Amino acid sequence: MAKIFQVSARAGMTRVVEPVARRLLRAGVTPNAVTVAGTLGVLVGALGFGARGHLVAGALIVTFFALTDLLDGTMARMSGGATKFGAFLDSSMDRVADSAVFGAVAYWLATQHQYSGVAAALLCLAAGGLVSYVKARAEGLGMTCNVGFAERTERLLIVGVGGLLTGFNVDPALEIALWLLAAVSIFTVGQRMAHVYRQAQRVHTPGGQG
Ligand SMILES: CCCCCCCC/C=C\CCCCCCCC(=O)OC[C@H](COP(=O)(O)OP(=O)(O)OC[C@H]1O[C@@H](n2ccc(N)nc2=O)[C@H](O)[C@@H]1O)OC(=O)CCCCCCC/C=C\CCCCCCCC
Ligand SMILES: O=P([O-])([O-])O[C@@H]1[C@@H](O)[C@H](O)[C@@H](O)[C@H](O)[C@@H]1O
Ligand SMILES: [Mg+2]
Ligand SMILES: [Mg+2]
Repeated sequence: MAKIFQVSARAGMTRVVEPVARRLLRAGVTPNAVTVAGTLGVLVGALGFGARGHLVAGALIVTFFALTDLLDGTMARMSGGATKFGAFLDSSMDRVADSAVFGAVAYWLATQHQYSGVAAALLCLAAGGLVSYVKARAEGLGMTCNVGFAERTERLLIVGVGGLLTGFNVDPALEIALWLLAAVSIFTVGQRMAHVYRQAQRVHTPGGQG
């Protein structure tokens, strides 16, 4: 389900992203510069606005800069300049951005003495990081792990809608979104670990490639 969303969303965004990518390349901007600048923009939105309770502004700013995560790869592919370091930087900066978002949400909820929400935000931070780590570790061992419901886009969307609604005074929305996200993130970790386990079994069973 998540993949279908991502593919259709990416396709829909392409018409917007490609002209921007082309202009930036012409201006001499590199994909790596966009990766870093986009992350800095997310930090400003999350830490400068979200953490201070400006959830609508924070969510919109984070959304705008998080979408540059589509732009950097598009620029790399367009220029024929996709690099290993770029892939490494892209994924690493995603962890920085996600940590800022959930850290900001946890901080703001703590200032509101909503400690149940703080617990949920910290669970999202840990489980979301584990979703990505499991994939990266599997790939480092030569396996694949392109599975799971709550990938990064879905995680940002869930916290984003929750943050937006609470920003418009639908008070319980953010905490509900965080507990829902914590649950689906943990489920996704299980999906990915099961996928890697099955792959490893195939490799080590008679007739496997191992
Ligand atoms: C703190 C305030 C409280 C609330 C905070 C809320 C924040 C969030 C709010 C909403 C989030 C919605 C935005 C979602 C953004 C999604 C971004 C994302 O996840 O992108 C994932 C992919 C891109 O993945 P990837 O980076 O892997 O692909 P690339 O194309 O970049 O390719 C990587 C390869 O490219 C090469 N490379 C890359 C970089 C580089 N420097 N060098 C390189 O060589 C290399 O080979 C790499 O391997 O995107 C997708 O797949 C799916 C697109 C999803 C589109 C989003 C749809 C939603 C749009 C609008 C959101 C409105 C939500 C409204 C509610 C939210 C509040 C406003
Ligand atoms: O969806 P997810 O696996 O948690 O996280 C993803 C990483 O695994 C991937 O390396 C990166 O390129 C994506 O942008 C996203 O950050
Ligand atoms: Mg990217
Ligand atoms: Mg990325």
